[in-house]
Amino acid sequence: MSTTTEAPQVKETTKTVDFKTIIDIKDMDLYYGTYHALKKVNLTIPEKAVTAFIGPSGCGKSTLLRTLNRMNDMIPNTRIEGLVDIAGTDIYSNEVDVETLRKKVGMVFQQANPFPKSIYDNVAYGPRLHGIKNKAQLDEIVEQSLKQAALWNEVKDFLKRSAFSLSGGQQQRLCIARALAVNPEILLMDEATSALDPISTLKIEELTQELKNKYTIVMVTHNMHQAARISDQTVFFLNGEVVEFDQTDKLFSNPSDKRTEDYITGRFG
Ligand SMILES: Nc1ncnc2c1ncn2[C@@H]1O[C@H](COP(=O)(O)OP(=O)(O)OP(=O)(O)O)[C@@H](O)[C@H]1O
Repeated sequence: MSTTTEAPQVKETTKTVDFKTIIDIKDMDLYYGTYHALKKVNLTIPEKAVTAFIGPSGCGKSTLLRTLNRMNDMIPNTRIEGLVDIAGTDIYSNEVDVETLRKKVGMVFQQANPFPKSIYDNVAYGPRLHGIKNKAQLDEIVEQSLKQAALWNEVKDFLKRSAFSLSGGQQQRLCIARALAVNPEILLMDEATSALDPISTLKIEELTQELKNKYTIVMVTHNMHQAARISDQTVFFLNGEVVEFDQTDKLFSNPSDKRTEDYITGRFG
């Protein structure tokens, strides 16, 4: 019995070793004013996989996620030290254009935030901003993005309707389509399902399994069951530090650190 449960874990481990690192964080510290929110973070995130950040409220999950597309630039008095390298580029170097970075590293938030525009115009917004004007080309991008976000069949006959006419779950998939429309490499999801009903949540969870064939997904979740269900790697944070980073199977079944074990067995947090 124990042999059969262990066998797939070994296979998974072998597979993960083959993954190429796309995000490499070295000795990274982040301060909000004098508050030291992230402490000496060292982390490698593999491409074309789902990596989940878990940990108790206030441990720094969202802060770390925001550093990956420099959303923290918008927060006054934030200071960052160390290296955040994405696909070979130090994203905090002076030469980096933040708009180009955010095109490459898209983000989906806890609350779906479609623009007050039609479904079509929400998805076409990014491509238009990046200079695509040709109608046929835009039509193609909108269709492909909505298909990838598993929304096309539900909206294809109503593309000119307001995005606000959609349900919460559909709006969140529209936001995913909007992020995909500019052809990112990485998709950051900050508790993207926590405001959704179970069926919409399941749809987005299934979607992540499709999307990871093409994109790297990094997600913050409060829901450990969700992390266990859909992520390949899990990072456990506590008080601004990475306590443990491992294959999801391993981290949940045989954590190396006592603090991880205490958290996943519900002893705190
Ligand atoms: N803009 C900000 N200014 C000052 N402190 C902040 C700011 N944003 C977050 N913090 C602090 O940094 C710490 C980490 O916050 P963060 O939101 O990253 O945690 P989290 O793990 O994502 O929490 P939650 O699960 O509750 O969303 C917390 O102590 C928080 O109060």
